[in-house]
Amino acid sequence: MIKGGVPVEIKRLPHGGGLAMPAYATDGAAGMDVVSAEGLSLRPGGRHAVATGFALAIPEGYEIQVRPRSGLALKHGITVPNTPGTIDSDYRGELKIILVNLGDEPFRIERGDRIAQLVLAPVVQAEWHEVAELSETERGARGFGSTGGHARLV
Ligand SMILES: O=c1ccn([C@H]2C[C@H](O)[C@@H](COP(=O)(O)OP(=O)(O)OP(=O)(O)O)O2)c(=O)[nH]1
Ligand SMILES: [Mg+2]
Repeated sequence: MIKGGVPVEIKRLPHGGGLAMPAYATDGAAGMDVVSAEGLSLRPGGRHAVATGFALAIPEGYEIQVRPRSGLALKHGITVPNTPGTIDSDYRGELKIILVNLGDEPFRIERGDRIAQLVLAPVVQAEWHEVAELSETERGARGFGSTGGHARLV
């Protein structure tokens, strides 16, 4: 992990007053925990774009990925249906966390609860070079289990 930190602009929105900024819970954490700016109940099967109270300006060449928290997923079935969510560097709207309740019970989220984590990651954009024939490889077009599926390797 690169230490020192890439500067990312963050703007607190009016309804974000008093909320904790996304933060790394430990020195070696890959993700910053992000909190909810709203209180709500998610019924089983329900989903919601949860407000965070913050907007970001991610530097060009980076993205932020929105990932679920494993504790919420394991204990309550609360996860991010679009994981990893993509926050583009040119997005200036409010950061929202889409949550879905895959559990059997309604789940209550309070303002200030840590609901997901944000991972800053470098992005490389592609530039297509259209060709008539692709370079040859031993694999060729074989895939989808062609090397033996889930056969044991012991
Ligand atoms: O979990 C998410 C996913 C996206 N976004 C915001 C930031 C992102 O830059 C923008 C667009 O996201 P995405 O490209 O995933 O959605 P889309 O359905 O392709 O919408 P668009 O046509 O606006 O790109 O929405 C969030 O706030 N939270
Ligand atoms: Mg998009």
